[in-house]
Amino acid sequence: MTYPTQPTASHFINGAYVEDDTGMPIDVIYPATGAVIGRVYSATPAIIDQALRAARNAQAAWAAMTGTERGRILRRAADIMRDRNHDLSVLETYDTGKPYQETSVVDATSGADALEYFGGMAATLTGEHIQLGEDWVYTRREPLGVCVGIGAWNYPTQIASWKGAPALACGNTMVFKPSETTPLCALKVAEILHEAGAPAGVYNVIQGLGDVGAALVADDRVDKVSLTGSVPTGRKVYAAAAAGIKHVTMELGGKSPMIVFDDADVENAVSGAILGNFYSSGQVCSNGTRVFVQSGIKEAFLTRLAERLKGAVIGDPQDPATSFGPMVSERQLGIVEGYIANGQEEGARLVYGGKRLAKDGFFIEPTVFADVTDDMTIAREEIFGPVMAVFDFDDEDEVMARANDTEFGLAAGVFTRDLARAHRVAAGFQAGTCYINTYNDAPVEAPFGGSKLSGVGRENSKAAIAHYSQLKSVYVRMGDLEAPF
Ligand SMILES: NC(=O)C1=CN([C@@H]2O[C@H](COP(=O)(O)OP(=O)(O)OC[C@H]3O[C@@H](n4cnc5c(N)ncnc54)[C@H](O)[C@@H]3O)[C@@H](O)[C@H]2O)C=CC1
Repeated sequence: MTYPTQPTASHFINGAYVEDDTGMPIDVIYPATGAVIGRVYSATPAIIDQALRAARNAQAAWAAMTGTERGRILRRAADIMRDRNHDLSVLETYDTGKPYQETSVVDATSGADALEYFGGMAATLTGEHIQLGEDWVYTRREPLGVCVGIGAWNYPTQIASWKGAPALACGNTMVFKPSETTPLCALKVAEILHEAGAPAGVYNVIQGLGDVGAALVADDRVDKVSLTGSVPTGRKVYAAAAAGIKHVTMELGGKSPMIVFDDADVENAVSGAILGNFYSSGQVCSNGTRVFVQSGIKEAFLTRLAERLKGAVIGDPQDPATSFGPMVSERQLGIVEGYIANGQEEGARLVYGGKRLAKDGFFIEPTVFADVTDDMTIAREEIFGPVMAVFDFDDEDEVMARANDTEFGLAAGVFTRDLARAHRVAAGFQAGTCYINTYNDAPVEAPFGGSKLSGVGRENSKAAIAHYSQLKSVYVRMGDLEAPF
């Protein structure tokens, strides 16, 4: 491993780094240069077994600790994560190519928020008392057992923490498999949790591609699977989990609408469109990639957007001045280039960007298409890159029907100064996470997740507890028990 902050081995199992170089090698590529900066090895069946055994063996004792004790460990981990924010952010930037300007304020920060929030909540998890005349029922909130987390490559530290924190708070243990494209940062989450006092086996990380994920999902020792990934992968994982009647959380893709009404503040709407399309070079699941702009504000919006985009600083993502980095991989870059070519072929008007940069690494310009129509491929499919599609519209009913005319339902946003309309539009959106005069905020206190094909379950907030625990009802009879014979 080249960089000092990198983990020392491929897997973290039972409280320690573990290497098994008989697994398939996975090169770690720095997206800003294309250079190989490290190598991990895919988990062999023996490693998968070791991780699941460790998680299974550790679970009962972890669940037997009080919520206060478990929570203290999570909150300590949050503190360590914040103390090491710089190093973790540098590593996240190597892993993903996202600019340090972003990683230093979003990734480990958001991971620490989740650890702190669910750490604080661990001691408050209780059942309830239900009086039935003399008799009564009480409920116990119990863990599910062993949870598997499977991550996408856009937010490695955040995803590992958003899944791990509520799982552990509820008394589950976890085996987490990061995306093969970004294998490094989840190992740091495991390392920090154990340094903070998590007993061996409570949080394990193993590497691998889809086959390793599939082996974890199919294993009888696993009680719950939480996936962040694409819809096609979600379908496979959901189906495999169904075979074992396992609990699932699915955080999948999107093609979210953002509606800008004539009366919106242009500057704020442009900010929303930039945050909702170009942050993390557009590799954000909840991005508002279908921007519907009412005719009266269209020219002002496009002019200001083009001016603001000229201010993007594209380059070395480790330089704190850089505000726009490369795509995560050559493959993802190729996918984005394909969609841009497709947009031009289908008649959308390219108003900004569109070209790969003539430099090492996987850089492509922030790209804007105008005059996009609802049937174009770039209007229907998730691109997962910095490609904004701008549509025209005239009235509210029309735009609501068009905004909801998608198989996805992850997020949606509206920009307007008319408060009644803002809330009416938010209520009408078929999406799990909606924004009024802002876009892409994801605080740990608020539920996050999708409807329709974008997923099931919610991450973050009190709502996540329901997805990482189960209720047991205990009926208590106070008197004699009668029976028919
Ligand atoms: N809703 C949300 O919270 C988020 C959703 N995403 C979505 O993730 C996608 C991009 O991430 P990718 O890594 O390309 O997604 P992907 O679906 O290709 O892979 C996701 C993960 O699933 C694993 N996997 C693949 N096949 C599997 C199988 N058969 N069984 C078990 N695991 C398997 C992969 O190794 C990876 O770790 C986009 O569609 C994006 O919208 C990304 C971030 C957040």
